[in-house]
Amino acid sequence: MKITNVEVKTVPISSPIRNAYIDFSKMTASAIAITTDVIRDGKPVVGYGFNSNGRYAPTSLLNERFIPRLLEAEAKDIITDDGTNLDPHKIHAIIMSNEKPGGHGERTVAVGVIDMAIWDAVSKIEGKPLYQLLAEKYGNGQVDEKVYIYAAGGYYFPDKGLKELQDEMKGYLELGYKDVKMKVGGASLKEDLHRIEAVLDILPSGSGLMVDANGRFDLKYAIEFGEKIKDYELIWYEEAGDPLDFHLQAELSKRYPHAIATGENIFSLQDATNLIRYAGMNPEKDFLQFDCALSYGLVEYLRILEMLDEHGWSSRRCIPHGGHQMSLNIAAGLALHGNESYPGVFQPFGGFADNYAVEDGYVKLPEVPGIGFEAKSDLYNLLLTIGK
Ligand SMILES: O=C([O-])CC(=O)C(=O)O
Ligand SMILES: [Mg+2]
Repeated sequence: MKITNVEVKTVPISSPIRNAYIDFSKMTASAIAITTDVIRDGKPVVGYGFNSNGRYAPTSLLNERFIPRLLEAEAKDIITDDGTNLDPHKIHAIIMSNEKPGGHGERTVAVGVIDMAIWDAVSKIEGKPLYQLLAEKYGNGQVDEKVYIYAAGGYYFPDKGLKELQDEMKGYLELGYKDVKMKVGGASLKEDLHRIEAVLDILPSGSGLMVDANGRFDLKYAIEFGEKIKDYELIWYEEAGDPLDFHLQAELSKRYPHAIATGENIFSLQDATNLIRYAGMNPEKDFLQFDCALSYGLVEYLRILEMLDEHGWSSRRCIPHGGHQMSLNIAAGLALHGNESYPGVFQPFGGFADNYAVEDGYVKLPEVPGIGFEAKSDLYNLLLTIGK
């Protein structure tokens, strides 16, 4: 078997929203289609992939380095030993050839785009949903029938007041979400505390709130903010400081008594290992948000899960950033805690299969081969335009 064609294009995922660090008005993603010569249902199998929000489209890196390496590889170097399928691990090694360690930069995003499309193709060739394949091959054989998801929103938005923020959160509850997340760090301390209280005021008992500072705070402010919010008993306090400031994280962990979450801007196994070693994260209560679609893909994510296991962390402490179907499959197949969801933003890449409503904070996955893009019509329609 072989890869017969690869097409990539840059598409907008812009939204007029702002977190504490960036606005998303010019955000883009790369979308890729990798065609094979394997025929299923009378048509060649095509694997699709894209990058997660927060980093811009790495299309030029894909075109200049990673796609040429894939297309120039000898067939035996990218397929399984029995020749029946693509091998994501071999492909990872091929496309990462002649790349020095460390630094990482935006190449982690480019590799994540290819990796997603390869896993989509691999599971389509096997004729199974990706979550099923993952549970059988890398997990304990058991699929989680439904996955915990929470609604991530509460962005800063021009002219958005407390009432609009409350209405937004009420809307998520009406959609079936139980827990909600909001941005902090993009306003004064006083204003953020009012915003948090406004949301807590409308949450029914049994629902919880997370706050996300997107890395905005220095150590002093991170601790002060933690002090102010600790009595709210939030589900977690996310990315207080710079994602690579492990000292800040460790100092905050000593003082903030509840759960902390971080990891969406940790892009490699080595950085994840350093986080676990040096940032004072607690495997009993904290959450890890590595997003494979930004960080060298699922091949790297599997290595991260192995590293976590060696350090006494359960996969159940992982709840990936990004709100996409790839991580939803990983959550269902590899026993993660759950997945993020962004109702209404980052469309059409955010969100899950059509006709699968959120119920009491959980969502089910469709029984279609691959990642399930074909079951999300707005996304699938966009993916069909790649190369056109
Ligand atoms: O606003 C963003 O960059 C997204 C984010 O942090 C999240 O989903 O946790
Ligand atoms: Mg975040």
